Amino acid sequence: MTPASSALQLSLYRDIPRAEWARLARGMEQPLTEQEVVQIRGIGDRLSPAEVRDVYLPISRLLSGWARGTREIGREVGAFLGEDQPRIPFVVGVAGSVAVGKSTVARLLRELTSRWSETPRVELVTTDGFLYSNAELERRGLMNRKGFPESYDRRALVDFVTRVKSGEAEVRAPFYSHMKYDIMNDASVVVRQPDILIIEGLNVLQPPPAPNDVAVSDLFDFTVFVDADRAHIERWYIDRFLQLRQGAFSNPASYFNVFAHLSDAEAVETARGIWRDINLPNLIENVEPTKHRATLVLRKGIDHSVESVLLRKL
Ligand SMILES: Nc1ncnc2c1ncn2[C@@H]1O[C@H](COP(=O)(O)OP(=O)(O)O)[C@@H](O)[C@H]1O
Ligand SMILES: CC(C)(COP(=O)(O)O)[C@@H](O)C(=O)NCCC(=O)O
Repeated sequence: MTPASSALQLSLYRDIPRAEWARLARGMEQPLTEQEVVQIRGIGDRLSPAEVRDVYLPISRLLSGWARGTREIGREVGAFLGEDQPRIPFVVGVAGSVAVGKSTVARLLRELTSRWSETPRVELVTTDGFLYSNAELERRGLMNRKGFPESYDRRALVDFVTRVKSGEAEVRAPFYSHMKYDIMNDASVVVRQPDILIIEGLNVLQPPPAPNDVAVSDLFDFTVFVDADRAHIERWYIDRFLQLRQGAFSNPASYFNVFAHLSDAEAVETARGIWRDINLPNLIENVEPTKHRATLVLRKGIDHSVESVLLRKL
């Protein structure tokens, strides 16, 4: 992107500094107990109750109100057509790099938006379930491209969200196990007409690959991009890798068990290699270029705290 076009795209947003955004939380009741915040944290998370109140609580309020407004438009259209409108889930996409904190943001938004009376039923699906199986990735020569757009069954994902948005009572998504590093044939995630469906994944903001094609981003009602400096994200990726080495990797059933016995220096080198060869190129080529398509951009500082919120002008 040229600096000129990026400046142009930025002017599509209100840039709201954290302090100003946090003021919106005044008078809102903090809906999560400290215990609940602890449960939502990812591995090694230092997410504080203050961060939840100042940053994520106002976002959840906005999302819940946006979902109600969208439902009202649906009712309006129904009245215009003289038809009963089925209740259609409001679909939210959460995008960003590997290790930027998407899962934590998505889990927080699920918990917080479900506390508002307009949207009690909130479900969460991650797009890793739509990765091709390892056998299929091997066949396509894509084992080292996991997370790149071509490693996903894009049509299956679009089909899944289309069925949810067409009001089907029950829709199933495949399940990916991080422990097995593969799709599980005997497991799935079921979505039953929630008020809000959150779909979290690296590539959810990708445009359609061809002009006559549909992308999953065409089906979203609201999108969030979690953003931070590349150097910070690399740090977080390596730190998480080191923590997983002491935890999940030490399980003999884990695909990553081979990494459990590495020395600290070897583990850092391994994580840095995966970052450099897979996740950083994917961030640069595919993920970052979709940032300007989001409704809301969360800009994180080195300690994960959100420094500013960019909200698209309507
Ligand atoms: N708000 C936050 N505050 C502190 N640490 C965080 C926060 N969000 C994520 N992290 C940490 O950053 C790392 C990546 O987070 P995660 O949600 O797993 O990322 P992703 O889903 O984008 O790969 C984890 O180690 C997690 O504990
Ligand atoms: C499973 C992922 C592709 C993320 O998938 P997403 O839910 O974002 O679609 C990613 O976490 C991953 O495993 N990448 C492969 C490189 C690595 O091990 O870091």
